[in-house]
Amino acid sequence: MSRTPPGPRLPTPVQTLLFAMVRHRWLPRLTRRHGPVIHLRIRPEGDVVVLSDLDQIRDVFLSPPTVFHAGEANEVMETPMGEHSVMNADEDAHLRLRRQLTPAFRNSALRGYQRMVARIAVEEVERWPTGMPFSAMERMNAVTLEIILRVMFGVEDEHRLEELRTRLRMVLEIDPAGTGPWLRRLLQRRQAATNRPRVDELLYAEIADRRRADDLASRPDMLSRLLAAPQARELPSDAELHDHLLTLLLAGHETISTALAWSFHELARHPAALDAAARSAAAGADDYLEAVLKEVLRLRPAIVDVTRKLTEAAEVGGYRVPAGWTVMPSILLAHHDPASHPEPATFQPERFLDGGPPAASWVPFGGGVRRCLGSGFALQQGTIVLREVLSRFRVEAADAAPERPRLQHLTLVPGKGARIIVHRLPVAASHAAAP
Ligand code: HEM
Repeated sequence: MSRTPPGPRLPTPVQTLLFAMVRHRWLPRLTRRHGPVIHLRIRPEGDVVVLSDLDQIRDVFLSPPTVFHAGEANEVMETPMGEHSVMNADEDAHLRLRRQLTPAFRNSALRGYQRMVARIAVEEVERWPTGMPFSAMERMNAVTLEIILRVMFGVEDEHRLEELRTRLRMVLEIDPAGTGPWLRRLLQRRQAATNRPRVDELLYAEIADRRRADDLASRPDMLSRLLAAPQARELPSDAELHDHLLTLLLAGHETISTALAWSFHELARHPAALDAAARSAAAGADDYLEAVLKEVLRLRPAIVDVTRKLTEAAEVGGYRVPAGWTVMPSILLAHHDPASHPEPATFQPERFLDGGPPAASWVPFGGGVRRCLGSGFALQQGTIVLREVLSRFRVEAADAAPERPRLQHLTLVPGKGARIIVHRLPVAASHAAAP
């Protein structure tokens, strides 16, 4: 067995820069040249083995979490999410924190959030300007932040929620991977650091109030779900609960807003798909809308790769990889494999109708014991927002040329913010899908 996978011979700082700024363009080129397993040297990770083959990626997802540490590999997220974040934990601690979070993501809990999500989506899209260009990314950021805030806290102290909303925007606009221009990064970090203590205070105040409530079982919000029905279940401490809230706010906001922005970008450029989606929205049928989201998450995965740090040497992709190295399944590369997804560069929601491609070939939410906890909520929320927009508006592209993807944090965002123009549909169509 060969010891080290092939890879570029560039100096570490150059590899680090290429990886941070343009890995969505650089890695496909490296794969064509070196094959499906590539060795990189980048900071702060060190030696990294990037995988693009779906079988090898599945093997990593199913490998023992005692050897493949995701929490250790996610260390960079510790400052924003907190030391008790499920993202930063491994092994027993990870399973314990994940168990604490599960009640907020059961199907019964998701059903409880539906109405709230639809109401917020309607309030937001009813304010959209018609007949003039705007950034779908900006609007989607606003709507998904509002959704996660309201779904998390329910309708509580409006005054506190308003302050939390304003300050959280400053705290959430951080760049843990450090990929933005340095001045913006510096300003964002200062803004985040200044606002963080007050955000912490507000979150602890909300937690204290909620612990005193005696009607948790009947409340549909996430925080109540995390605290309700404790039979045989260990409840999170205040510090754990605080970090759970920050983790969910961070993990559950930009990812889905990016997927929605790309959805509008693609639909505006594919008239047949737009017609099918609009018909689906008007009929209140979700299949096609969900297929749009799934295809967008395939074509432009919101998180382009995931990481695992090896606690001991392991066989990965046919190589003996030493302890301390990072293994990085590339979701982006795997989703562009023509063997699993013919014509991978084209937008075809139909792939996901009638059963769609094998589940193992679609991994936007990662896998194994670390698979995204919010995947069901993300798809539900995305489908509702698409339905509320497309049952009210005809969407068109503001610019003729498709937007190039740009890396922002771990997310591949539309280069110009997915600029669209919307035109209001006749009333009959718009009422068909009202909540
Ligand atoms: C389109 C939207 C989303 C995408 C593409 C996405 C993707 C991902 C990915 C790739 C991971 C890492 C999985 C791994 O390492 O194997 C992850 C983890 C996670 N996500 Fe999501 N996510 C989305 C939305 C959400 C939402 C809405 C929430 C919650 C409100 C959420 C909560 C989490 C949590 C808590 C984890 C950590 C799981 C663990 O470490 O055990 N995500 N997500």
